[in-house]
Amino acid sequence: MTDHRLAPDVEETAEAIASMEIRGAATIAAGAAEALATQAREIDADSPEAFRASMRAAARTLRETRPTAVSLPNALRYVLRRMDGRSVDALRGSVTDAVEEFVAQLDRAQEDLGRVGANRLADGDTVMTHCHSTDALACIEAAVEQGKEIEAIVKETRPRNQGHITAEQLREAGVPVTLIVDSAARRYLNEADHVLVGADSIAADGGVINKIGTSGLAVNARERGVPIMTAAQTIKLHPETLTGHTVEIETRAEDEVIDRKTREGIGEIAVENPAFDVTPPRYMDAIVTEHGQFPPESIVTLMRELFGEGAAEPWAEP
Ligand SMILES: O=P(O)(O)OC[C@H]1O[C@H](OP(=O)(O)O)[C@H](O)[C@@H]1O
Repeated sequence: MTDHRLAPDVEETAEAIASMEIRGAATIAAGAAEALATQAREIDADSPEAFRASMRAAARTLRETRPTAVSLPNALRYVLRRMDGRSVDALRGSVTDAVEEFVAQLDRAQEDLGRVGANRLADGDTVMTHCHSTDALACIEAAVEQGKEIEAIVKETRPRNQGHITAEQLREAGVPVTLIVDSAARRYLNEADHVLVGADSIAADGGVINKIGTSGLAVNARERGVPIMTAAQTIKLHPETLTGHTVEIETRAEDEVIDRKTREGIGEIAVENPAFDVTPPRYMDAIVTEHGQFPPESIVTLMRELFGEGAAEPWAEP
């Protein structure tokens, strides 16, 4: 009998990622990996084939939660590729070991890239941020640890206002914060020494897929002559773009943009809510990873080195 029932925690994690209770590409990757470990620990499989099929079912459910952050499928691939053994116990152990290794790697990568990004920041810099990116914040926190005085201009980032999380976390790190509405970004670029954003996916051509509004900010930064960098650990590299695939841009519920009552007061209108956009490499100065910084156009060399085996979907078979 193949047990495809998902552990309750796996269902809960999938719902939490879909609803953005668990959000941020790195956090989503860690959450999905931990959910696979839970599934491995809790399923009652009566054969190695049943165990493997159940793990693939859990991975499929997790994969369907959000389409844009490639850290999610990269996390699932990392774990399922390391699922190995002739018995259910051996398979179970290989999954929990792989998850432990993966999550430890995420933490190390974020610390390492933070130091690389911090080296691009100077004492006294004012940094403009967009959305909430733990990879980006790792750079500012590392700069503060290096003894640099950093101030932040934080874009609120409609419609979910993840900038409020950034504002709170930077204040807690002792960084003076000025919160602005997104529309004021160009005005406050006059006071910014650096723009720092995160990424949900990095394409082979160096395109940065990140929270909606990133591309407009990058164009304005380029026009104003303000350096802009993306902080993105390599789990954000999108291997499918090596073979020409484009990255799916998630569109989210219209009521994130405008509540139903306000919308009814306006009358019959259309509402669009794309969650991400694509910044072409010409508008980005550097992609900062745990392996160092790269001009966007050369990130493909790192992508081939790390993801040369391609982007199979081990969860696809039933
Ligand atoms: O992995 P870290 O750097 O934390 O976040 C990377 C990106 O993920 C977030 O997306 P969402 O808020 O989950 O839609 C933002 O776009 C952020 O820049």
